[in-house]
Amino acid sequence: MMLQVRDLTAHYGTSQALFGMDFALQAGQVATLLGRNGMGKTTTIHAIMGIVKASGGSILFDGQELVGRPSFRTANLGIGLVPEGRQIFPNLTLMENLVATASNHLGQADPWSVEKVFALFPELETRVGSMGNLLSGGEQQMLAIGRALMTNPRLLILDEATEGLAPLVRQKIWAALARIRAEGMSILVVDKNLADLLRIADRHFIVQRGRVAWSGTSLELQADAAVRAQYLGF
Ligand SMILES: Nc1ncnc2c1ncn2[C@@H]1O[C@H](COP(=O)(O)OP(=O)(O)OP(=O)(O)O)[C@@H](O)[C@H]1O
Repeated sequence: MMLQVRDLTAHYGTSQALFGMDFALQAGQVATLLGRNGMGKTTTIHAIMGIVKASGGSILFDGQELVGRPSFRTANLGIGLVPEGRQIFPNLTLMENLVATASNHLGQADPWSVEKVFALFPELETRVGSMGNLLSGGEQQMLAIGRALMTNPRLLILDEATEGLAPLVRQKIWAALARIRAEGMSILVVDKNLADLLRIADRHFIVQRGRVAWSGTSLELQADAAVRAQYLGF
């Protein structure tokens, strides 16, 4: 297993948000965290990235414990985050955003470059000089993905991959993720567009009140209307 989350707990002050999250992601797979708002998906991602401190449990990435590790060291191990809300630097240009955090700590062969990102998202190339805050939502999300890829991760985590984007832009994002997945990237994704996720993902974990209430393949989730109605509301 590339990522193994075991009995993970997390608190905000005295309020508990994660109650023993358990899930695993195999190398080369796409997995989702699903569930209604406030169930703990973002908290789980933040615990993996070391943004939220875990209060218990274990997060193994290629056998290395992430709990207790500062965020930059987790990133250096090869986990790239595309955060909720994109977090594009507003006063930097598109190009500056792209290279600001670029790195290749693992010494990956054929690393990501600006050219490779533009091949994945051609629309970014025409906007290189534009300030981050003047980019459209779709451009910002493509840039956030490009920026994460420029850290040469082995696991890409996307929190709300296509939130607020038009259908055509969403399809471009999914097509790009399918391409990088075909090149061997492992992906953990949170999104609300179940139809798109059923197409792209191998495995789904439904989060309910800070723990995994159901897990299964796309075929199993597609076939189980009761589970979808109970946990996802559709
Ligand atoms: N900074 C915070 N301080 C206090 N409580 C928080 C904080 N962030 C999240 N929570 C609480 O933790 C629980 C899990 O929230 P989380 O954001 O992880 O859920 P989520 O499934 O990602 O939902 P969403 O899709 O709305 O982001 C919720 O009860 C939420 O109110």
